[in-house]
Amino acid sequence: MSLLEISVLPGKGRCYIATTYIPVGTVIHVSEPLATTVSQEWTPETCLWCFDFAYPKKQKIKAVTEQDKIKLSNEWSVPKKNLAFKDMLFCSENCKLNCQNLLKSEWVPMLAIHYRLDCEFKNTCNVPTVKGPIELEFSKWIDINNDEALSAWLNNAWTCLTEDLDIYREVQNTDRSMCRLIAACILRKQNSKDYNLSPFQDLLVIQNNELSHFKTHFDSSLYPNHPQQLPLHCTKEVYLSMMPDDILDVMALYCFFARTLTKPLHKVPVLSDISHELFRSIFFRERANSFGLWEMSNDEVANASGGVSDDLELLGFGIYPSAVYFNHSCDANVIKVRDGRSMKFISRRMIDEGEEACISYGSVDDDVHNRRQRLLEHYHFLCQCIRCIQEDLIIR
Ligand SMILES: C[S@@+](CC[C@H](N)C(=O)[O-])C[C@H]1O[C@@H](n2cnc3c(N)ncnc32)[C@H](O)[C@@H]1O
Repeated sequence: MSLLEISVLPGKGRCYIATTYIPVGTVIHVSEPLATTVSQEWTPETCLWCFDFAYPKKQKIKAVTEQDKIKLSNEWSVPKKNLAFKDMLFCSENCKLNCQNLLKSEWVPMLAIHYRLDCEFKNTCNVPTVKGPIELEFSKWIDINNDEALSAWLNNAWTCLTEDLDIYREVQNTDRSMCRLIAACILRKQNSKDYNLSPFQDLLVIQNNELSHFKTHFDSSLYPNHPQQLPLHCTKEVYLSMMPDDILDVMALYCFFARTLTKPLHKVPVLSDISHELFRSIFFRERANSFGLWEMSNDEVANASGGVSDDLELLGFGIYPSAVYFNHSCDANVIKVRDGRSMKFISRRMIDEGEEACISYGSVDDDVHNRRQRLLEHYHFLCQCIRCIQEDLIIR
């Protein structure tokens, strides 16, 4: 019997509730990732499969053997010396085999994605965009709190602004890791008929944070007579002028992603069907829903705080569909501990039948005001955990 069931709580959405009394120290859930990515800065030191960390050494097992290189070089018409795959390393042959077994027919397309991203990363440039209100009369406006209207507006804006894939911004190392994660999800979608485990559909049940993301970054003072409103029929120039920088960065990332993975490059396979709708549906689910994969510590104290402390490195991140129902609490009754690429959730005190099982989304050492502020900025929600509600009542 599962120790948890999905329920819904007012003000918090879906959540995990204990189906029975759970003693302290119980492993209440183990989650496997739909896709993971290694942080670019830790690529030679981190195992692509189990996230073993070998700093200051490199991981030893290469993703492609000399024989594989000869084959790929012939198939892709790329000189063998260019097929280094320096960032794709494993700690053991076993991890490499596990990775290939999971990916099956996605393994070679995944190599192509890494190769393409590495080639294009060297060629990126930075073009600023113009911002500010446009002196035009608009006849119709929509309310940004009308989710349906805002969704349609954003969809039109994305189509209009990204149709030529010509928004350019500086692409960072973190963007490269994100591109690999999104591409891995798209490959899963394309090949999902091959899998019984973690099909792409699981990703779509995760809360999509696109609208809350837009609302957080939108400058509602741009048209003072129409606060919290957007003009309905926009030109490219208008969309561009009012799009928050943070969203333009995502659009630029999409343009980079689509250009890089679809353009002709010798005979290197392309990633097909990359619409902005699909990219966004993954990007804005990953935001605030993926889990960081941190360096493991043997230190018991670090484990008690969820395996995270200041001197440990963020080695990568992953999407864990079955774990996204854990809401946040500033007094969490569950900790998460990484076990290779799996996430284990362990009760840190006893949990009553019917009680919500919550983890902590980061540090909870601050006062209620600062804690809530941090969660609003990073996760776009006002924390409604019992501790915040009680502390907020005291200071009022
Ligand atoms: C990882 S999801 C958790 C599952 C989510 N409730 C759902 O329905 O999909 C994180 C989201 O849950 C909600 N949430 C989580 N913890 C919360 C809390 N303490 N107070 C209010 N909302 C919370 C927020 O909307 C947040 O963006």
